[in-house]
Amino acid sequence: QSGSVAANPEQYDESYLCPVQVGGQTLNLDFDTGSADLWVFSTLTPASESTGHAKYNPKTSGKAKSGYTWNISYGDNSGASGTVYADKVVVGGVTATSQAVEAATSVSTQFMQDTDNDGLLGLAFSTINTVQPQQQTTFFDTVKGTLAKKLFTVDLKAGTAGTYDFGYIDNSKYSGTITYVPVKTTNGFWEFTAGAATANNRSLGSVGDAIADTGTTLMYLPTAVTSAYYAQISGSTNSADAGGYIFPCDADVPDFHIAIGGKSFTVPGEYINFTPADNSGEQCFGGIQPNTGIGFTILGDVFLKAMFVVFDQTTSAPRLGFAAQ
Ligand SMILES: O=C(CCCl)NNC1=[NH+]CCN1
Repeated sequence: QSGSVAANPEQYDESYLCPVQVGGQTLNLDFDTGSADLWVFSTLTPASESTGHAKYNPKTSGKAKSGYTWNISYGDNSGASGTVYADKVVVGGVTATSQAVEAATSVSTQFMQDTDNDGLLGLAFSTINTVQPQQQTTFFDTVKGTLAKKLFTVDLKAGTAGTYDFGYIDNSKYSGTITYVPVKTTNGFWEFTAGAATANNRSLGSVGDAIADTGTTLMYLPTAVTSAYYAQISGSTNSADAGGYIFPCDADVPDFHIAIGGKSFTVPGEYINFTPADNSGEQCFGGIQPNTGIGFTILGDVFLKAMFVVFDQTTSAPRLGFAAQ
């Protein structure tokens, strides 16, 4: 089988939500290549934490996995926990007849407050799924064997709907050729080695080991690369108050170029002029921030929405394919 689902941006492209049928109920989920749990707001989530969210009701067709629990925390210190059911999950027409659906009994404030978001669908490697006593497979791993090709593609866009495709590569969605690089799976992420970064034809240094993460909004880069980038923007400053680098909203924000697999890819400066940093709209928050304290360099949505990316498990050596949109 194969299929395609829309990835609808929230305000400022903070995250992208995709309609998914869970036990016949449609929920809007954040597809996250940086984690491996499919969890949903549910009728088991306290009303005080789930107002405004669509909720999965396991009573309809869910089969309780008795004694199974899950508890996840993300790079941004958000998190959730709960119990586990098996139910039918359909994404863009691709059907998992029995998928582990993790029903939330508790969610952190970030999730409680984002009422567009009804849960997450993890697309990292199942080795980091948090279900106990028995780890469960991601939606992709559950259906992989039934897909025309064991791959999915990610085509996020700036300020408009993109797509996640499962089982095929739509050649109309990218320009030029797809450049493939090997993936290191030991941490459970789609982790690869990126190369030299430049802006305004100046070297910013090498980005190095990085993860392709649709569940993270911004790009979190090595501090040396980040500070060299903002040295090119007059008036920029790393503000503890704002929580990162900000600059005047009318600044000239340079394109960011990064080498991957020997090819150069461009993130337009306008994607890096990310959001107003305060209510005056005078200072803007940067789409590139330092990776301090995260433990990984993360190429999140600001990067991904300039690219067409193939998450490929067609062979025993997973790989990532990058093309310009
Ligand atoms: O947790 C991470 C970073 C892994 Cl190093 N990405 N995925 C995600 N989902 C919700 C917030 N962030």
